[in-house]
This record gives sequence, C-alpha cells and structure tokens, in this order.
Amino acid sequence: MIYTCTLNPSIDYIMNVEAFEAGALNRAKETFYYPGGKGINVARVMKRLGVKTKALGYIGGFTGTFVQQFLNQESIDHAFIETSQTTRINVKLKSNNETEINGPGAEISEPLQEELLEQVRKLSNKDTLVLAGSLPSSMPSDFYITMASICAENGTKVVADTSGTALEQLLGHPLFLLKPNHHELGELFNVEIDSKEKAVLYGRKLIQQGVEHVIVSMGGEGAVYVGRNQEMFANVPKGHVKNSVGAGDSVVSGFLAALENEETIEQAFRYGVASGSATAFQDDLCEKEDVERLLTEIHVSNIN
Ligand SMILES: Nc1ncnc2c1ncn2[C@@H]1O[C@H](COP(=O)(O)OP(=O)(O)OP(=O)(O)O)[C@@H](O)[C@H]1O
Ligand SMILES: O=P(O)(O)OC[C@@]1(O)O[C@H](CO)[C@@H](O)[C@@H]1O
Repeated sequence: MIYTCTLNPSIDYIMNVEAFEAGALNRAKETFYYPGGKGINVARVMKRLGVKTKALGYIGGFTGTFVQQFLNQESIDHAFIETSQTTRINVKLKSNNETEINGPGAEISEPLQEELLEQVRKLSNKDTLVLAGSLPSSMPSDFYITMASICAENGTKVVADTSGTALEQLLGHPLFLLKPNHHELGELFNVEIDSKEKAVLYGRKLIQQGVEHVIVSMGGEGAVYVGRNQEMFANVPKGHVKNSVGAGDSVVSGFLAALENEETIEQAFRYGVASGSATAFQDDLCEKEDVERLLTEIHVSNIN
C-alpha cells in the first residue's frame, strides 16, 4: 500500500487576479479552494489514476475539517492525527505571474509526533511512504530522518518530495524516488542546473548516495530520469500553463501509479511527466484521461 505523509497540509486558496498591483486593492475574478500539501496532492492524483493510497499527517481546526471532507468526497482514505491547531491556508495568487504565500504550519507537540512515528512503525516491506512537503516550523528538522530510519529497519520504501534542509538531511538514507526540480537539485550542490547534462551529472550524485530513481523536473524545459542502469530525457507537451501548483507532485504520482501497474521505468517516467503537464494545463490536479491524451506527445530518449 502507498501511504502519503503530509506533515504540513493546507487549504490552497487560488486567486486569479487580472493585473495584480502590490499595495493596492485588487479584486479577484475567480477563486478556488483545494486541499493542499504535497502528500495530499500525491494522494489525490493517485486516486484519479486508479491507485489506492492512505493519507497520513496532521490536521486541525475548520480548515482541517474542510480538507478531510473534501478528501472524503473524493473517496481518499486517510488516517490524519488531529491537532488542536488550525491547518494553514496557502495563498496562490495568479496574475501575470504566480505568487505563493505559504503559512508556517501548526505547532505539533511531542506526543503527537510520537503518534505519527507509531503509525510509521506499523508499515511493512510491502509498503511505500511518500514524505512530501515542508515540516511545520515547530517540528525537529530531522523528523523525516527519524521516519526514514524506521522505514529502513522495516524495509518500507521511502519517496521524498521536499526541499532545503529536509532534503539535504535525507541524503545517504535509502530512498526509492527523489523528484527535485532543477532549482532544488542545484541548491543541494550549490550549483546552477541549466541544462539536461548538468541535471544528469548531479542526479547521478544522488544515485551514488543510495537513491534508486531520480527525476529532475525542469518546468517547460523537460525532465531527466537518472537510475542505476538507465538515464533518459523527456520533453514536455506544449500547452497553456494555467496552474503549476501540484504539477511536481503529479509527476511523483504518475511515476508511482505506473509502477504499481507494472509498467516499465521508461513508461512510468513518461506517465509522470504527462501527469505533471496535465496538472499544469488545468486549474485543479490532473484527470486520468488528460494524462493519457498527453502521453503520445511525450518522447523519451536515452541519454548516452
Ligand atoms: N511550461 C510547461 N509546459 C508543460 N508542462 C509543464 C510546464 N511547466 C511544468 N510542467 C509540468 O510540470 C512538471 C513539474 O514542473 P516543475 O519542474 O516546475 O516542478 P516543481 O517545481 O516541483 O512543480 P511545482 O510547481 O508543483 O512545485 C514538469 O515535469 C512538467 O510535466
Ligand atoms: O510549504 P510546502 O509544504 O513546501 O508546500 C506546500 C504547497 O505549496 O505545496 C503544494 C504544491 O506542491 C501545495 O498544495 C501547497 O500549498
């Protein structure tokens, strides 16, 4: 079973504003509320792609109730730990460009941290745990490492979709999949990644540190896959980008969903990229039929 863990979920409040002006009264022409947080996005997309998951993490307050009700309506299984604090609201302001304001997240007490670790201890070598997104600022920065170490003891596969210190600290632990974008990968090694060749070079360094599959997404410039025996490049289909929120999470979902359906690594990589683009081309997360329509526009080539 695939479990997603969102330590810091959100409601994503999407505001479409025609020509945003800082310091002035702006009126949105359209707004949307979606449950958010990277692990929750992964769970929602996997459900649409036909794969069952269970969402873990912390939830609380009226915003937490909204998130849980939304997931219930979409028949997404979850076992969140309730906190007395309100789940954050992240503002996604879409105008000529995209501006995001993400909240710091709730305070998570030590007993609640222990409760989540207990859930992780129950996972087996048949399970996969997706650790996705930021840690609330109150949590120890090595919490992902604690979770990854428990998983290593039990043979549970770990997928990580995070950035900054949390990502840096995870390196050296056995990881099944890492999906940094090219900025996040560059930040890890203090370099600028501006070509697929550089993405491969630094992707290989992740493989040397114990990662099994690396996908480096480069927005509209395509994506690179680096594995132990295979390196590939995929273009992205052409289309109008409406919403990049959750596009990276959709790449993770598409890749994992295809592997669950026993596709090859190449096909899973193509499916991941198609899922990312299908999300980028619409307001909410992708639907299966959009993903499958885009598959034919994605060409995967071996590198070297
Ligand atoms: N301009 C684009 N055209 C087509 N597809 C795109 C475009 N930008 C992003 N995508 C799709 O979204 C995926 C993820 O994009 P990106 O590299 O920006 O990752 P990310 O920064 O992790 O995403 P997110 O915005 O969710 O944090 C890409 O691999 C691609 O499939
Ligand atoms: O603050 P974090 O945890 O880094 O990112 C949270 C977030 O921006 O990531 C998702 C998109 O990937 C959104 O649903 C959510 O608002």
